[in-house]
Amino acid sequence: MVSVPSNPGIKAVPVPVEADAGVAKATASRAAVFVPGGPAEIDHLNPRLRAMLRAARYHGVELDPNDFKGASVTAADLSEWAGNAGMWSRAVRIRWSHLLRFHDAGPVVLLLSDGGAVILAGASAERNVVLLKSVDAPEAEGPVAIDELRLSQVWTGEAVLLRAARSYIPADAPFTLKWLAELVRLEGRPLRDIGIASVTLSVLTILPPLIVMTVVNKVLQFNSMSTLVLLSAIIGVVFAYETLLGHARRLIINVVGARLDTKLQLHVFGRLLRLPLDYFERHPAGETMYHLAQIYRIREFMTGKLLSTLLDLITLCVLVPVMFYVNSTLAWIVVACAVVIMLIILAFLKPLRGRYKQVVEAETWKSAAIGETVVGIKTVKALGLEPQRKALWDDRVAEAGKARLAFGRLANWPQTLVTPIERVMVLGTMLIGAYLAMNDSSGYMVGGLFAFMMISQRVAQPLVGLARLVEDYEEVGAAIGEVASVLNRPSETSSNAVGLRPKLRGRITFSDLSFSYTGTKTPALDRVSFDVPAGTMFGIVGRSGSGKSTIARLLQGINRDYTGFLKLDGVDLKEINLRHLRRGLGVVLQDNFLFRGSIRDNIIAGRSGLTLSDAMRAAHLAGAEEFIERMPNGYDTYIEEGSPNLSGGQKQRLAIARALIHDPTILILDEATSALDPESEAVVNANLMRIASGRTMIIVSHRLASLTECDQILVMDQGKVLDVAPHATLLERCSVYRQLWSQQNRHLDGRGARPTVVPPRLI
Ligand SMILES: Nc1ncnc2c1ncn2[C@@H]1O[C@H](COP(=O)(O)OP(=O)(O)OP(=O)(O)O)[C@@H](O)[C@H]1O
Repeated sequence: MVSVPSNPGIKAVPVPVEADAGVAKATASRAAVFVPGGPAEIDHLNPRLRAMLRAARYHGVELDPNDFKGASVTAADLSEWAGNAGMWSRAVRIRWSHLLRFHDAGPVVLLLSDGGAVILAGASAERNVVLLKSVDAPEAEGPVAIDELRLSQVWTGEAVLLRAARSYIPADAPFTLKWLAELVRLEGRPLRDIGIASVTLSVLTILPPLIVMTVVNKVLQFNSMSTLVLLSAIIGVVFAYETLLGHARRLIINVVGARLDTKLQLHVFGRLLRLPLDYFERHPAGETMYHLAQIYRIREFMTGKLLSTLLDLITLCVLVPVMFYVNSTLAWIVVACAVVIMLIILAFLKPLRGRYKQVVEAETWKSAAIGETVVGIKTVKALGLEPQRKALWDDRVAEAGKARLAFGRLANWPQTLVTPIERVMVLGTMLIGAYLAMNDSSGYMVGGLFAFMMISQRVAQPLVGLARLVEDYEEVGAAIGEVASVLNRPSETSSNAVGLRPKLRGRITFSDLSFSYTGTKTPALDRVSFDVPAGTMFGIVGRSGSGKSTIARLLQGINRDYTGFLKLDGVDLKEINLRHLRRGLGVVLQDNFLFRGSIRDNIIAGRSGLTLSDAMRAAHLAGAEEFIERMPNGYDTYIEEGSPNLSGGQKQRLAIARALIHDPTILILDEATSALDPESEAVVNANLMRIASGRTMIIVSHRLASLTECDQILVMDQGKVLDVAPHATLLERCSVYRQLWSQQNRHLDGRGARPTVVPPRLI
C-alpha cells in the first residue's frame, strides 16, 4: 500500500529533545498536552498530536493521547507513540526533493517551527508542489498546494512517517490455527533462510551415499588410489560445510522459536487482560491457568515438530528421487511401509481424540481444585477443611490418572503396530537388497545397497515423522481449542479502542436503568433513576443484595448490557472509551489485592510519570502516612503477595491511597470501610472530607454513620430506588432508612436515635 519507508534517500535521524525548544515552550506544561479528548476535547490537544491522530486514523489505528509519553513533542516522541500503538513509524529529516516522492504514500506529518504540524497529503513533482492539509481543516476540505519556498519558511525539515505495521497481528482476531499460521508467516525472512539451508543440507546429504557407492563399485573393484584420495577430500569439504550449515540452521530455528514464543506469550497475556470481569467471576483461576498453560504445547509443536517436519519434507523431496534412482524396488518398499504407517495412525485418530478430550476435562477439574484451594487457603485453614480438600484432590487426581491411563493404553496400539513396520523399512530393505545383490551379475549392486541403506535411514525418519505429525496435530488442535476457550470470548477491547474521551467532571445520571445478570431472572436493578451533581458526596445504602455494588459495577463499565441510560456529564457511558473511563475513576473495594513489591510501588501501581512525592501525597490523603512512616523501611517496606505483614485497616488505607494517586474525578468506595476496626474506620472517615474535595464520591456502605456527611443518600431495596435525600430528610421520611439507623444506633439512646418497635432487618 504505502511505499514511504522504502523511499530512497530518507534517513531516519534521532531528533534530540533540546532541538525542539520552541515546541517545548509551546507545550511547556504536559497537562496542556494531556487533555483527553472527545471530538471537542481533541481540539485542545497539541497540534502535533492532532496531526498524528489524523494520520494514524487514515491507517485505521486510533492513537490514545494519554499514551503519549514524550516530555516535549518532538518527532522522535511522536514516532515512539505511534510505534507503541503497534504502528510502523520513523522520525526523519528529509529534503524537499524527497517530499515530492510522497505522491500516493498516505499522510505524512510535517513538523513546523512554531511547534505546530501539518499533514502532507500528496505531492506533484511536475508542478513542484506538495499538497498540505491543516490539522484544523475539516475532513472534507481538500489540501492546499504549497511550493518549496513557502514551506521552507515554516517547516523544520522533520517529518514523522507512519503506517500500519506490516507485522501487525490483529489483537482481537480469533485464536485459531489460521491465526497461528499467520504468526509464523510473519517470520518470512528467517524461515526463508532456514529453507535455503535445509535444501542445501539435503543436497549435501546425497553426496556421502553416492560417494560410498562409487568407493565400493569403483575404488574397491579397480584399486584406484587417486579416486579414493579425491573422494576423501570431497567428503572432508562436504562434512565441514554440512556442519557449519547445520549449526546455522539450528541457530535460526532457535531465534525463530524464541520470537514466536515471545509473541505468543505477549499476545495471550494481552488478551487475558482484556477479558471482561464477568469471565473471571464465572471461571476458577485454576481452570483458566490450565487452559492457558496449553500454549506451551502449541509453541513446542510450532517451533519443534512442525518446523522440523516441514524441513524434513524438503529433505524428502530431494532424497526420495535419489532413492528411486539408486534402487526403485527397494524404494517402493520404503514408500509402501510409510503409507501403511500413515494408515494405522489415521485409523486411531478418532478414538484417540475422544480419549484425549476426557484427559483435558479431567486435568481442567484437577487444576480448578488446586487453584481454588490455594486462593481460599485462609478459609481452608480457618475452618479446618484440609481433609475435605484433600479428598476432593484425591478424586480429581484419580479421575485424571484414569483418563490418562485410558488414553495411554489406546495410544500404545498404533505405536505397537508401527514399530515392526519401521523395522521392515530399514532392516527388511537391507535383507531384500542383500538378496538382490547376491543375484546381481553386474557387481554394481553392492555399492548401490550401501548407498541405499544410508539414504533409506535418512528417509525413514521423516516419513514416519510426517505420519506422526497428523497425530501430534490432534493434540495441538485440542490445545488450541483449550486456549481459544479462554481467549476467543468477547473482550472489552472493542470498547477500549473506540469511544469518546470526554473530560470527566463527575456528574452521574442514572435514568430508568434496568439490569439483570446473565442467567438470572430477577433484575439486579429495576428502573433506577437518580442524579449525582459533580463534586458531591453520594451515599448508597440498602439491604444485602439490593443492588448497591451493581450500581458501582455499572459505573466502572464492567457490565454494559443494561437498558435505560447511565450518563457521565451528559455523555452516555456506553459511548465512552473504557480505558479513559477507568482512568477517571478510583475504586476501593471491601477486599483489595496488594501486589508483591514495596509500599511505594503498590501505591503508584506502575502508573507512568508518578513519583514518591505523589505516593506520599496520596498516602497523606488516605490517612496512611502515619503507619507507613512508622515502618522500618517506610515507603520501601516490602509487601508480600496478599500483604500478610499489614493489618486490614492498613491494607485498606493503602488501597485508598492507590485509588487516589491519579487524582480521579470520581471515587467509588464500595464497602471500603466495612471490614475496618473502629479506629481505622475513624481515621479514614476523618479524612473523607479531605479526600472528597474536588471530586465526586460514591460511598456504598452499610454503616450509616459513615454516610451522614453525604450530600445525598440513595436508599435501595430489591433493585429499586426507595428514596434519595440527605441524612436528616431520610430520617424524617424514609421508614427503611429510619429502621436501619435506629438499629445501628440503639446504643446511642437519647443522642438522636430513637429505639424502634419494628424488628431490625439485616443489611
Ligand atoms: N456476578 C453476579 N452474577 C449474578 N448475579 C449477581 C452477581 N452479582 C450480584 N448478583 C445478584 O444481583 C443482586 C444485587 O447484588 P449486589 O451485589 O449489587 O447487591 P449489594 O446490595 O451490593 O449486596 P451486598 O450488600 O450484600 O454486597 C443480588 O441478587 C445478587 O445475587
